[in-house]
Amino acid sequence: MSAHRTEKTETAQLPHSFSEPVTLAIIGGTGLYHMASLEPVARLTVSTPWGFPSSPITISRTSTGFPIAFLARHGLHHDLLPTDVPSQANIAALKSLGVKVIVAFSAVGSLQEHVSPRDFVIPNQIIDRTKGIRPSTFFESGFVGHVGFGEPFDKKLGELIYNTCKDTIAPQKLHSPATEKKDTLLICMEGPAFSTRAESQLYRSWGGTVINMSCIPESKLAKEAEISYQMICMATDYDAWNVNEEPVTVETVVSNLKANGENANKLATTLIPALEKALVAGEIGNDLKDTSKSSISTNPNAVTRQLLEKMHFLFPGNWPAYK
Ligand SMILES: CSC[C@H]1O[C@H](OP(=O)(O)O)[C@H](O)[C@@H]1O
Ligand SMILES: Nc1ncnc2[nH]cnc12
Repeated sequence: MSAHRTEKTETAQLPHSFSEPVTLAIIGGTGLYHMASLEPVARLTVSTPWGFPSSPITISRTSTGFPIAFLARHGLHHDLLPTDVPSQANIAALKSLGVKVIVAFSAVGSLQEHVSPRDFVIPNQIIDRTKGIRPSTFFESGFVGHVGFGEPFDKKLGELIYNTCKDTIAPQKLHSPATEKKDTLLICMEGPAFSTRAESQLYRSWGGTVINMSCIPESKLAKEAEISYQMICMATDYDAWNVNEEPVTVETVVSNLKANGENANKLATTLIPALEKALVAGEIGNDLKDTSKSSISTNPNAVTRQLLEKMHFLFPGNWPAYK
């Protein structure tokens, strides 16, 4: 895929550890395998109770020294199917570094005429059309919890991203609840094959704005891990709903990927300082604190040592003493 580029420092020996907390992370999707504006200072291989993440996590610093983590969702060489992305490990690994805010990029199909390929969409709602075959929770039998998912994205973070993006992106190319005056609805399908025309038309009848294969379970796991999460969608195609056009193929997607990757990198140069400022001021990243704790149904005294150990990876010191 032409969008694959190597980091300047890829061959250089980078430290495999980083001792400071990293509060901001970017997850790159299709066509975004590193952030061109960021120079890595460390490359971490993080082992979690849910396995290894999709890729090593690179840590970079802004001009003020603020650290940022970057993770490639499908691996550095895009060798993971959407179904096989190890989202539990990805989110758990970022959480273990201290991450409080994740901005996730995704290549999406447009379900609306006015959302053109190469436009940006900030979604605020999701309909889950995955097939229940992806591990989608940190909870399990023996340690049962139910977090709220009514607002799958962090509203404050979404608004901050919108307010920053609107100064860099032409108004007609940026779509958010503020511009649409209604929900911006992201449909998440299983894949890897794209939708049929009938499915695509069904999603339009539901009010779908865009479609991808990757916001579930990533967004759900971020919520369980108490991490503020917002996806930034970059349209690459018109999916399959338009009877006057050929349904989406990977060729269509790829033809817009390079531009989208470049646009995402451009956007990041203004977005990252804004996120840094808001994080340092404590304005974002704290709203979900302790929400998981209060979502537990299982009697704490009945939880086994093994399960508590897993939970302590996500929330060190936050759970009751071992049985
Ligand atoms: C190559 S087109 C389908 C692929 O693109 C999107 O990936 P991502 O969300 O990681 O940018 C979509 O979700 C599919 O996985
Ligand atoms: N049409 C589409 N459907 C699902 N995921 C996509 N990613 C990019 N285009 C897509």
